Amino acid sequence: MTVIEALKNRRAIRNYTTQPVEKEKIEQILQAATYAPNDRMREPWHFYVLQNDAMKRYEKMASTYLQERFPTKPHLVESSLKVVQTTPVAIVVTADMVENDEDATADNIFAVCSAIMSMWLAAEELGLGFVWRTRGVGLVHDARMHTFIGADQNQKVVGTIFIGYPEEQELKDKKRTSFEEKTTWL
Ligand SMILES: Cc1cc2nc3c(=O)[nH]c(=O)nc-3n(C[C@H](O)[C@H](O)[C@H](O)COP(=O)(O)O)c2cc1C
Repeated sequence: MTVIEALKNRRAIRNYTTQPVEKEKIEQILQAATYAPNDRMREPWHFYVLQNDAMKRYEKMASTYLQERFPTKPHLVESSLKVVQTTPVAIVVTADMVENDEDATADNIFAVCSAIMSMWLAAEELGLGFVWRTRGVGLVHDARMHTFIGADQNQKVVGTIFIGYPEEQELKDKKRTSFEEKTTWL
Protein backbone atom coordinates (compact mmCIF):
# COMPACT_ATOMS: atom_id res chain seq x y z
CA MET A 1 0.00 0.00 0.00
CA THR A 2 1.48 3.36 -0.98
CA VAL A 3 1.05 6.41 1.21
CA ILE A 4 -1.28 7.95 -1.38
CA GLU A 5 -3.38 4.78 -1.41
CA ALA A 6 -3.55 4.77 2.39
CA LEU A 7 -4.62 8.42 2.34
CA LYS A 8 -7.36 7.67 -0.18
CA ASN A 9 -8.60 4.55 1.63
CA ARG A 10 -8.54 5.98 5.14
CA ARG A 11 -11.96 6.43 6.70
CA ALA A 12 -13.41 7.07 10.13
CA ILE A 13 -14.44 3.60 11.32
CA ARG A 14 -16.83 3.61 14.26
CA ASN A 15 -18.10 0.00 14.48
CA TYR A 16 -15.90 -2.87 15.56
CA THR A 17 -16.05 -6.62 15.99
CA THR A 18 -15.36 -8.17 19.39
CA GLN A 19 -11.93 -9.37 18.21
CA PRO A 20 -9.29 -8.08 20.63
CA VAL A 21 -6.54 -5.88 19.22
CA GLU A 22 -3.07 -7.38 19.63
CA LYS A 23 -0.69 -5.44 21.89
CA GLU A 24 1.96 -5.49 19.12
CA LYS A 25 -0.43 -3.65 16.79
CA ILE A 26 -1.22 -1.03 19.43
CA GLU A 27 2.52 -0.58 19.90
CA GLN A 28 3.06 -0.22 16.15
CA ILE A 29 0.43 2.52 16.08
CA LEU A 30 2.07 4.30 19.01
CA GLN A 31 5.47 3.97 17.37
CA ALA A 32 4.13 5.47 14.14
CA ALA A 33 3.00 8.50 16.16
CA THR A 34 6.51 9.14 17.43
CA TYR A 35 7.84 9.71 13.89
CA ALA A 36 5.61 12.77 13.46
CA PRO A 37 7.18 16.14 12.76
CA ASN A 38 7.40 18.40 15.81
CA ASP A 39 8.97 21.79 16.45
CA ARG A 40 12.41 21.71 18.08
CA MET A 41 11.99 18.01 18.80
CA ARG A 42 9.86 18.74 21.84
CA GLU A 43 8.03 15.46 21.13
CA PRO A 44 5.06 16.99 22.92
CA TRP A 45 2.77 13.94 22.98
CA HIS A 46 1.63 11.45 25.55
CA PHE A 47 -0.63 8.46 25.02
CA TYR A 48 -3.01 7.01 27.59
CA VAL A 49 -4.10 3.53 26.48
CA LEU A 50 -7.45 2.26 27.79
CA GLN A 51 -8.52 -1.38 27.58
CA ASN A 52 -10.62 -3.84 29.59
CA ASP A 53 -11.18 -2.46 33.13
CA ALA A 54 -10.05 1.01 32.11
CA MET A 55 -12.69 0.97 29.32
CA LYS A 56 -15.32 0.01 31.94
CA ARG A 57 -14.27 2.95 34.11
CA TYR A 58 -14.32 5.19 31.04
CA GLU A 59 -17.87 4.04 30.28
CA LYS A 60 -18.96 4.94 33.83
CA MET A 61 -17.41 8.39 33.59
CA ALA A 62 -18.91 8.93 30.11
CA SER A 63 -22.32 7.85 31.38
CA THR A 64 -22.32 10.53 34.10
CA TYR A 65 -21.15 13.12 31.58
CA LEU A 66 -23.69 12.20 28.88
CA GLN A 67 -26.62 12.15 31.30
CA GLU A 68 -25.69 15.61 32.54
CA ARG A 69 -25.04 16.94 29.04
CA PHE A 70 -28.10 15.42 27.31
CA PRO A 71 -30.74 15.00 30.04
CA THR A 72 -33.61 14.98 27.51
CA LYS A 73 -31.97 12.60 25.02
CA PRO A 74 -31.84 9.11 26.60
CA HIS A 75 -31.46 7.44 23.18
CA LEU A 76 -28.40 9.52 22.40
CA VAL A 77 -26.93 8.67 25.81
CA GLU A 78 -27.61 4.97 25.23
CA SER A 79 -26.19 4.85 21.70
CA SER A 80 -23.12 6.84 22.73
CA LEU A 81 -22.43 4.48 25.61
CA LYS A 82 -22.84 1.49 23.32
CA VAL A 83 -19.97 2.90 21.29
CA VAL A 84 -17.72 2.79 24.36
CA GLN A 85 -18.95 -0.68 25.37
CA THR A 86 -18.12 -2.12 21.94
CA THR A 87 -14.71 -0.49 21.47
CA PRO A 88 -11.75 -2.71 22.40
CA VAL A 89 -9.14 0.05 22.73
CA ALA A 90 -9.17 3.79 23.24
CA ILE A 91 -6.09 5.99 23.26
CA VAL A 92 -6.31 9.47 24.73
CA VAL A 93 -3.62 11.69 23.25
CA THR A 94 -2.37 14.82 24.99
CA ALA A 95 -0.15 17.73 23.95
CA ASP A 96 2.27 19.46 26.30
CA MET A 97 1.45 23.10 26.87
CA VAL A 98 4.39 25.49 27.24
CA GLU A 99 4.05 27.93 30.11
CA ASN A 100 3.86 31.58 29.01
CA ASP A 101 4.34 30.63 25.36
CA GLU A 102 1.07 30.41 23.43
CA ASP A 103 2.85 29.98 20.09
CA ALA A 104 4.91 27.01 21.25
CA THR A 105 1.80 25.52 22.82
CA ALA A 106 -0.06 25.87 19.52
CA ASP A 107 2.87 24.27 17.66
CA ASN A 108 2.79 21.38 20.12
CA ILE A 109 -0.90 20.85 19.42
CA PHE A 110 -0.20 20.91 15.65
CA ALA A 111 2.51 18.27 16.16
CA VAL A 112 0.12 16.07 18.12
CA CYS A 113 -2.47 16.39 15.33
CA SER A 114 0.21 15.20 12.88
CA ALA A 115 1.00 12.30 15.19
CA ILE A 116 -2.67 11.29 15.32
CA MET A 117 -2.82 11.29 11.52
CA SER A 118 0.25 9.03 11.46
CA MET A 119 -1.52 6.70 13.89
CA TRP A 120 -4.59 6.70 11.62
CA LEU A 121 -2.54 5.70 8.57
CA ALA A 122 -0.69 3.01 10.52
CA ALA A 123 -4.05 1.59 11.64
CA GLU A 124 -5.18 1.59 8.01
CA GLU A 125 -2.15 -0.47 7.01
CA LEU A 126 -2.67 -2.86 9.95
CA GLY A 127 -6.30 -3.50 8.96
CA LEU A 128 -7.70 -1.74 12.02
CA GLY A 129 -10.65 0.64 12.22
CA PHE A 130 -9.87 4.01 13.77
CA VAL A 131 -11.69 7.19 14.62
CA TRP A 132 -10.50 10.38 16.31
CA ARG A 133 -13.25 11.65 18.60
CA THR A 134 -13.49 15.00 20.29
CA ARG A 135 -17.23 15.55 20.83
CA GLY A 136 -19.66 13.50 22.96
CA VAL A 137 -17.96 10.42 24.37
CA GLY A 138 -14.63 11.74 23.07
CA LEU A 139 -14.82 14.15 26.04
CA VAL A 140 -11.91 16.18 24.69
CA HIS A 141 -13.59 19.45 25.63
CA ASP A 142 -14.59 18.38 29.13
CA ALA A 143 -12.24 18.46 32.11
CA ARG A 144 -13.44 15.03 33.25
CA MET A 145 -11.31 13.22 30.66
CA HIS A 146 -8.22 15.11 31.80
CA THR A 147 -8.88 14.06 35.40
CA PHE A 148 -9.81 10.51 34.41
CA ILE A 149 -6.50 9.77 32.69
CA GLY A 150 -4.52 11.50 35.44
CA ALA A 151 -2.94 14.02 33.05
CA ASP A 152 -0.62 16.75 34.34
CA GLN A 153 -1.75 20.37 34.54
CA ASN A 154 0.46 21.20 31.53
CA GLN A 155 -1.13 18.54 29.29
CA LYS A 156 -4.04 19.28 26.99
CA VAL A 157 -6.27 16.49 25.73
CA VAL A 158 -6.30 16.65 21.91
CA GLY A 159 -8.00 13.44 20.87
CA THR A 160 -9.69 10.31 22.07
CA ILE A 161 -8.96 7.59 19.55
CA PHE A 162 -11.17 4.54 19.23
CA ILE A 163 -9.64 1.44 17.66
CA GLY A 164 -10.88 -2.03 16.79
CA TYR A 165 -11.20 -4.52 13.97
CA PRO A 166 -13.78 -3.07 11.59
CA GLU A 167 -17.22 -4.60 11.33
CA GLU A 168 -18.25 -5.47 7.76
CA GLN A 169 -20.00 -2.36 6.57
CA GLU A 170 -20.59 -0.34 3.50
CA LEU A 171 -19.28 3.19 3.89
CA LYS A 172 -20.87 5.89 1.80
CA ASP A 173 -18.34 7.90 -0.18
CA LYS A 174 -17.78 11.36 1.24
CA LYS A 175 -17.71 14.02 -1.38
CA ARG A 176 -14.42 15.87 -1.18
CA THR A 177 -14.13 19.37 -2.59
CA SER A 178 -11.44 19.50 -5.22
CA PHE A 179 -8.14 21.06 -4.23
CA GLU A 180 -8.63 23.65 -7.00
CA GLU A 181 -11.48 25.19 -5.03
CA LYS A 182 -9.38 25.23 -1.88
CA THR A 183 -6.20 26.60 -3.39
CA THR A 184 -4.96 30.09 -4.18
CA TRP A 185 -1.80 30.18 -6.26
CA LEU A 186 0.05 33.39 -5.38
C1 LIG B 1 -10.37 16.82 15.08
C2 LIG B 1 -11.40 15.78 14.70
C3 LIG B 1 -12.45 15.52 15.57
C4 LIG B 1 -13.39 14.53 15.27
N1 LIG B 1 -14.38 14.26 16.19
C5 LIG B 1 -15.25 13.27 15.94
C6 LIG B 1 -16.22 12.94 16.93
O1 LIG B 1 -16.29 13.51 18.00
N2 LIG B 1 -17.07 11.93 16.65
C7 LIG B 1 -17.00 11.24 15.46
O2 LIG B 1 -17.80 10.32 15.27
N3 LIG B 1 -16.08 11.53 14.50
C8 LIG B 1 -15.20 12.53 14.72
N4 LIG B 1 -14.23 12.82 13.80
C9 LIG B 1 -14.16 12.07 12.53
C10 LIG B 1 -14.80 12.87 11.40
O3 LIG B 1 -16.19 12.97 11.62
C11 LIG B 1 -14.50 12.19 10.04
O4 LIG B 1 -13.11 12.16 9.86
C12 LIG B 1 -15.17 12.96 8.91
O5 LIG B 1 -16.55 12.78 8.93
C13 LIG B 1 -14.66 12.54 7.52
O6 LIG B 1 -14.92 11.16 7.31
P1 LIG B 1 -13.74 10.15 6.96
O7 LIG B 1 -12.72 10.26 8.08
O8 LIG B 1 -14.38 8.78 6.91
O9 LIG B 1 -13.15 10.55 5.65
C14 LIG B 1 -13.30 13.80 14.05
C15 LIG B 1 -12.22 14.07 13.18
C16 LIG B 1 -11.28 15.04 13.50
C17 LIG B 1 -10.13 15.29 12.58
